[in-house]
Amino acid sequence: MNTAFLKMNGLANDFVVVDTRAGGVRPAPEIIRKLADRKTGVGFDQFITLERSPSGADIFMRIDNADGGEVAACGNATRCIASLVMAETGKSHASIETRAGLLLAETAGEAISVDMGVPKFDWQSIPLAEEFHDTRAIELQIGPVDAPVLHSPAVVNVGNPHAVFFVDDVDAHHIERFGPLLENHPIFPERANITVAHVETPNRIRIRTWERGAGLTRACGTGACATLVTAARTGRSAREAVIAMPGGELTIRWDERDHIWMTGPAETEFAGTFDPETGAWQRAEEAAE
Ligand SMILES: N[C@@H](CCC[C@H](N)C(=O)O)C(=O)O
Repeated sequence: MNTAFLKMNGLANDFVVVDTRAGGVRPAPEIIRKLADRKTGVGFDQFITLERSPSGADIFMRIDNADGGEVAACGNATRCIASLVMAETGKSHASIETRAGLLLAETAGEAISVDMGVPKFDWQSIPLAEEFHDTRAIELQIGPVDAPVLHSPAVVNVGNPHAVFFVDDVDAHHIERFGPLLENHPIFPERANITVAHVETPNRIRIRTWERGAGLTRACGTGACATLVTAARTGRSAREAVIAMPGGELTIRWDERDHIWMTGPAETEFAGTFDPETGAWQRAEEAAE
């Protein structure tokens, strides 16, 4: 039997969303990969499965990358799912359980704010393969030894592992070329999301992110959170800044309780169905704005 899905996006970082509470099925990884294909499938960065929350939150959100691998966190998808839950309950807040913990969301005018939790900076939590006391700049470089193209990233776990390289011009770096090498570098035993960031002013940072398991995406919510906390921690930015990405902007704030707040939009594109055995899919009607 076919499974119904919604196509959604947060700043053009896009998702297929399936609700198992309504009988939807999370397919096998090879079908997720097939559906993710932008030429022959629906085309998306992450596959989101909604389940009943075992702990009594409004919903449990499961996240699979386009490569079919399950991960714990996705900032842009969290806002999308919060918007669905709020539409369902008629409330202006939502609780979303994930493998990275319970996330609380609320409306912020037309946008949605999510408390993304507390960043972890210790090397075991990121995780790194070897001990680093100072994770504000770890010994890692790419390119010639005496003239590295990129070096000394700040690393952090914001529900998922991130390395942030601070540079002078984010467009001058071939992230599509070095992204795969860094994502799979042995220093990251669970692989990592890779961001290049340019601090334009203390309140505005431009970034591009190569996502683990999804490649270059138009925006990465957790990448934006990782950038703000590492920039603030190293004295490069204030604790609140606009993070500009190819797909649009998020406002990220690191509050006095050590929690990271992410504020931005969520959008529904269209509805469709797919066969979880074969990956054959079709579009239903354009979703109403
Ligand atoms: N697009 C996401 C992050 C999705 C997961 C990531 N690729 C990982 O493997 O950790 C976001 O908006 O945060």
